[in-house]
Amino acid sequence: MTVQSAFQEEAARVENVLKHIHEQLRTIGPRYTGNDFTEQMLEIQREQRQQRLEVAQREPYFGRIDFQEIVHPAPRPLYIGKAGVAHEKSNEVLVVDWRAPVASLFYAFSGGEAPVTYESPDGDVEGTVHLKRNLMVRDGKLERVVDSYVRGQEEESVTDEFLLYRLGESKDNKLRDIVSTIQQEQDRIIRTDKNKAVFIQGVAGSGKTTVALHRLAYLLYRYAGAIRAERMVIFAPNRMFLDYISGVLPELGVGDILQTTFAEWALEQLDGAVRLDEAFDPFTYWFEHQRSKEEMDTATSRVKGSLAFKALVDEKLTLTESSLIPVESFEPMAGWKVTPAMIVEWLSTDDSNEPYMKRRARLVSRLKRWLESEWKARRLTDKTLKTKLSTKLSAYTKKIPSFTAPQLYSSLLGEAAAQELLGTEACKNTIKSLKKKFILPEDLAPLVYIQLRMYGNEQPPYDHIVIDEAQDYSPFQLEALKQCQRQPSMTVLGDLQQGIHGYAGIHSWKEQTALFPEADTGYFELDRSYRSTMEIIDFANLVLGGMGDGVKPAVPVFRSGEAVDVVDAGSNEERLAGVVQTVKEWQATGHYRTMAVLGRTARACAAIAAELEAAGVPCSLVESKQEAYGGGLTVVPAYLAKGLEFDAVLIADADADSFGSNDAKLLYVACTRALHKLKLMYSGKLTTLVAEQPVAVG
Ligand SMILES: Nc1ncnc2c1ncn2[C@@H]1O[C@H](COP(=O)(O)OP(=O)(O)OP(=O)(O)O)[C@@H](O)[C@H]1O
Repeated sequence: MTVQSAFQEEAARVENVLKHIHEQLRTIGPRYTGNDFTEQMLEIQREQRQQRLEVAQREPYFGRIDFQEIVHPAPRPLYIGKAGVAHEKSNEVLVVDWRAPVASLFYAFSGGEAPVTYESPDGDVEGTVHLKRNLMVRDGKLERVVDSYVRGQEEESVTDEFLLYRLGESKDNKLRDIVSTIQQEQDRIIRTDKNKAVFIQGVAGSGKTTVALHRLAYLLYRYAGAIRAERMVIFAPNRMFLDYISGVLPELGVGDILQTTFAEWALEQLDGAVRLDEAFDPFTYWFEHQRSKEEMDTATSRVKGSLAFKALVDEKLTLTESSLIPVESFEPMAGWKVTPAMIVEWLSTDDSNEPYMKRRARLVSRLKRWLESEWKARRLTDKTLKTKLSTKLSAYTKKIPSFTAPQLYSSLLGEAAAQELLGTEACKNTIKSLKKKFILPEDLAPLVYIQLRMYGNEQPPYDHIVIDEAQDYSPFQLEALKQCQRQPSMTVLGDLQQGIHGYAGIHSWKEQTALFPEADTGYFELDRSYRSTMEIIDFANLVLGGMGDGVKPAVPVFRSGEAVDVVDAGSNEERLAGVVQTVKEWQATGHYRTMAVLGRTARACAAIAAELEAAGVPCSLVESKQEAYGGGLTVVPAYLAKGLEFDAVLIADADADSFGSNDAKLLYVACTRALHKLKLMYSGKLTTLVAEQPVAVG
């Protein structure tokens, strides 16, 4: 078949499938707004179907794979799309949902005539692939057909022309879905079983965030009925990042998933008992000045997040739990007696896994009921005596310890063991703040852990938890989150090379994977970087200078662009003028939809933004509490740009004072935000992280 006739055949099919989709949308029926429960349930299903059809209407499918099952005489074409569509009358499958088992062939197939298999609910299905084709449909019209494999034709390896085309596009202010170009190594992660804690170490731009979001969509499809979107949660570093990723799930037909930050979530669990101390901003403390590695490694925040500190908290909790059974009997009147042995007996019918405060509340009620039944049995009517007995009971139950999470935490910090681990001064300061109900971010994990262990969780357990930028999470934070699940079902993703919050996060994934049984843990590495050109990735790898952390350097996909520019801008004033000039030049090309000027500190960024504004170049200056990311031209401190990406990036202060020898990870983060264009400017001395590189410095 010629390329042209293949195109015509596919264009006709797109038209035909779209006709079916339009027809189904037309006949979907009117909205139900009544009170009948069954009708309401049907309405939810109708609404979901409508959403799926609307997605399919924009782009019915993007791929075709011709697969011949071993038991079939001929190959059968399968069209893969974001949402499955069946013929309204015959039920014939017109489009296969990308998450269906058979669709895994499309992603996993990498060429060759050898038999391939996919896992169906009834077991492995074997067969051969005859064609793998990418199709691009826009506004209902077929625009592009690219065959990456045709059986019998000699070019064996699947050249991903389609992927390169997609990566070459410029980006706007939202992360996008990648269903049409999911890569084999990403697909494997997406389709991993639900009941695992899946850890992903992925280099910058390897698609970790994107893969995690696709995995949620997959799990909801694969385990429909068993898991629910309302019982899933995504943890991201900040609100702006959540805004940036907010487009992906709706595009995949997924809604209602809680998206939050660890701090927001933990404060909610603590139900207003404490607030974050606004007077201390960790970003200002750690990033506005040069801080040594040693300072970060020994920071109190790191110790508070450690398993050694958790062990102290656990000891304290165990001790508290053991004091549920009083040592003395309760004998309000001669001959009326509850002994500790009776209490042990009462408690033995309780679930011992129930949180302490729930068991305590039940015991107190039981004692009250016992007293009432005693005075009923003895026909006691004297009100004064009754009050006296109740007062005695109150005095007795007061001896059964009762704490709020901040009280227990404060009591622990007053003890010698905690002071030895954290230092007396740090403990005293935290106790002092707790009195005013103020805490630091580092106190959230211990507090919320104590709260969940002592009081339990009012919410149903989460079906799945996603943690993005998990290299910045302490083991204690993960332990706190584990309290909210019956069995581990998590996707934990990050990059040790981007671990710029060394004062809080981990140094090795073992610190986190060790918290889960080996059989329930999956560990994956993603080495290929899809975001940036080869030139940018090669440059960024050199910035890291083989730092390692046990992580392999990023491997770029074969997408070549412009060389990275490193420019000595002269004086400080000339440098600021150079920033304005560069931005204007980039804007004039019309190539870039999103651009960013990155600076080392918030102060440096404010100066750059002022210079741009004064020159009549509007920009948005990002601050740490930013809620939304608007695209266009952004000025942002490098540490806040983590997770984001821009068509073109200008690092405006690449001098040795701004980026010292300890800042390799920070500069790496900054460089890897760029998709197509990267430029570094400096005045004075160039940072040694770049100066020692074998690259041309302009
Ligand atoms: N298979 C793919 N096909 C097309 N684009 C992809 C693919 N995988 C990743 N990308 C693109 O690469 C970019 C980086 O993806 P993403 O932000 O998910 O990576 P990340 O690993 O979380 O990055 P970082 O750690 O640097 O924040 C995005 O623009 C994403 O759309």
